[in-house]
Amino acid sequence: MTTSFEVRDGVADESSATPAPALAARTRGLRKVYRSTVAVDQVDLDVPEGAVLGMLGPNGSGKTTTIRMLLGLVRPTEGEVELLGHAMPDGARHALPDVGALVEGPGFHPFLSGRDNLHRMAAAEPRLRASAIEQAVEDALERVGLSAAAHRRYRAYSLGMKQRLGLAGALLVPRRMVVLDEPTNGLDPSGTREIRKIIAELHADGVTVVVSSHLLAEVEATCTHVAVLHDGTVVAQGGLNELLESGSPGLLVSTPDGDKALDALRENRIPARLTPEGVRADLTTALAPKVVETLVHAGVEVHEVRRERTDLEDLFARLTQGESEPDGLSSVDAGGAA
Ligand SMILES: Nc1ncnc2c1ncn2[C@@H]1O[C@H](COP(=O)(O)OP(=O)(O)OP(=O)(O)O)[C@@H](O)[C@H]1O
Repeated sequence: MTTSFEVRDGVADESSATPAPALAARTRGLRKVYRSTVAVDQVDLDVPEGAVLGMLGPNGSGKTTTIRMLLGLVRPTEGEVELLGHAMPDGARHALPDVGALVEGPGFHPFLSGRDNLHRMAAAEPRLRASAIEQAVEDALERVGLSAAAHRRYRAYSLGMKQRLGLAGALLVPRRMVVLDEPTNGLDPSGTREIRKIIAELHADGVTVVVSSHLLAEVEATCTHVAVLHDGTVVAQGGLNELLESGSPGLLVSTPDGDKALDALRENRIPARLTPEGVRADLTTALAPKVVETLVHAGVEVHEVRRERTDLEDLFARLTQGESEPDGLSSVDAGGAA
């Protein structure tokens, strides 16, 4: 599961022999300038193969521009993009047949029905035989819950139905990677749940998913990895669990000897308090191994030790509201939990 992570200032330093994961996509030094607007700046993004990477960021932080550069829809001002091993945008012809994408303005025809629009898209899929198109279209419509409305003209679709049709287009053929820009935009709660289910199915099939979202709870529920963007730069990226654990400098110790543990820690100048989950030792002044050593030395029975997690909302607020960065986030690497 965990490959490695490291937290700055020596608060913790853990690693395993697991090699770095293969990357489905990576960018280096990516920059996009529109006239006087720097939309994306110095973005080094790693998307591990098989990950569900949530791209989070406030409005205008550069998520869509980054996604468009990943897909070769926008040419970077500077920097490199590699998608499924191909340099973009020049390698688009080789990479894109394996990539399903839901991006704004997929160019559906307003006077054609949803089904006919999908037929047009399917006809342009290089990996789809003509004889397989009919079935592929019906399967994709079914998967996104649009079969009943498939005969209606696109221009009569609600925003949520347009999103579903775009998603159906991304899922017309099996993909190695699926990129979804704000897929739950305009969807009602049941539509949002369906998207979550589809993402989970893609993940179970080993497909790499990149999904941008404003919905932190969605990202926390569906993603294995997160990249947080702010003002066009990546301010944190890595495995979701590692990010949430490293954002909170607390160690939770489960023990039947709570008072004894508190005494031992405080005698050693490690701030600690009792919580419903156990004894919480503060890690801003002490390393995790030092806490454990202190407890064991004092004869405290320790049942379990784990890092306290922050929630994604707190982490996001700290990273994107101009407060100082919590210890370690910038040095968390992308090889986190699967
Ligand atoms: N085609 C364009 N021409 C000029 N400026 C652009 C263009 N596309 C994006 N920008 C600017 O680049 C910045 C980043 O925009 P981008 O759409 O990538 O952000 P975002 O994180 O996807 O935002 P949102 O969450 O609102 O969709 C913004 O300041 C935006 O106004």
